[in-house]
Amino acid sequence: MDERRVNIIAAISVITLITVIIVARVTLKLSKAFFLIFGAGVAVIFAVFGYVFVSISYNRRRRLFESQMKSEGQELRIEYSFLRKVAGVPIKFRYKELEEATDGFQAQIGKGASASVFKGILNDGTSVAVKRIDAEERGEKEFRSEVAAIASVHHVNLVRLLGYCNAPTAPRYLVYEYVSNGSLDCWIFPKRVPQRRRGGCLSWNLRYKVAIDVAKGLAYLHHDCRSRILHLDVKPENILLDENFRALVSDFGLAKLIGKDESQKVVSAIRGTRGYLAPEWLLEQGISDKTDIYSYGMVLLEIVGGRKNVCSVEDERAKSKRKWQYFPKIVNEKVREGKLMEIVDHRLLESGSVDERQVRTMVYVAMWCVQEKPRLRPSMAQVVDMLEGRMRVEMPPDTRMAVVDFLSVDESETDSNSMPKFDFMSNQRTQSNVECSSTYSFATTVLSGR
Ligand SMILES: Nc1ncnc2c1ncn2[C@@H]1O[C@H](COP(=O)(O)OP(=O)(O)OP(=O)(O)O)[C@@H](O)[C@H]1O
Repeated sequence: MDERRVNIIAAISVITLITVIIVARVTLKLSKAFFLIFGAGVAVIFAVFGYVFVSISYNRRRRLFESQMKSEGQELRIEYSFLRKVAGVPIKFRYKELEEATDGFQAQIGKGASASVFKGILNDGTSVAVKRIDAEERGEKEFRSEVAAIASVHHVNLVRLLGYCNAPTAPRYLVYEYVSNGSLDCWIFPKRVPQRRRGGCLSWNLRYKVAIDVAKGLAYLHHDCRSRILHLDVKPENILLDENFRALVSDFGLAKLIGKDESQKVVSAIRGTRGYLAPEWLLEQGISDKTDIYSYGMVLLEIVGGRKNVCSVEDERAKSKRKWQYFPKIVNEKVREGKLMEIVDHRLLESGSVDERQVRTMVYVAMWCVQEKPRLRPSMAQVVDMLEGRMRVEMPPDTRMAVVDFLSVDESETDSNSMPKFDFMSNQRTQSNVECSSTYSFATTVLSGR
């Protein structure tokens, strides 16, 4: 019972007893009965006082103990979140905190196939990107793999996960450091949407730096982490640029952790983005770090050309028709002809600040990375060495590109944002794969080197 109530009840009881004694004195005079009532009344008054005294001192001690516990708990909580912050361990946010930070999820800064991203500011002033996992069927799996993969990694070229929120009643959220210049696609591909907020034409120097940054981020994932981490969705949309145009690899939704000694291929369902998928993955021959290297090579080609690798162009023979063009194949031809500058983004050539030697290095590295036979591709550490000039880059061998060719016969859109993501298990071959079964068997032969 609370202290105020005890005091009121005690006071009422005492007043009642005193009144009873006074009434008894008046009506019973100094009779035996009066003395009996008087004695009992005084005893009860003492008992009430005793009870009040004990309960007050008990309540005081309890309050003191509670306030001590509270302040110790608060101190512990502060220390705990400080230690987590220092150690870079992601914090668990409450849904309310994220709602406040994003002002009710008002400012959407990005949208991918499985998530929407909102800008927010935390209580301590940190700018964050709050990623809401929308795809329910893939949400849990992506959420877990993203947290597991990125929680343990710290590198200047990997986006930092600050925390997460997985309240049972709300969607799942991931909280990242905010990267102010958006994704690389907005800076290398010509603007399709004029009102797009961020973006422009990235200079050659910065493109070369971005290529090195991404290679360093991936090299760290492949070589320097406790378990090898495969990103498996390397593409311009997943490369973010900070205020100094330093590149950060993001979106670990498809990432896979494999043992360090698992140098051999691992079997995994195909789930990357069309146009960046390595042939061995498409042919269900398993994945390895070389799968990321292939996607990275594809990104390098897009950085050099300022265009998508797969796109539809006007057919010169029938103007009303459009045909599919596969940029890596064009690059392969230009490499053989020694006409590398012809594949460089025209906007860069117009500004005249392109280093021809660097173009050769970047294109050669890219063509090594997109070799169909995974064993011919360099490691990510070698890519860094080649781009930074510590390792000589030989002319890449001719490549038939037999597997990727059949991607371009698909009649769907080729904008990678609208490009559907593959998500089928190994025994569920898609229509286009079935149609291309002859290409399939030919490609399998090419890959296995028979
Ligand atoms: N930390 C960040 N800072 C700024 N913008 C971000 C950040 N993270 C994501 N974005 C923006 O949101 C977009 C979508 O994010 P993300 O690629 O992580 O979503 P997704 O649904 O996982 O995409 P995907 O289609 O690859 O599955 C990015 O292309 C980028 O423009």
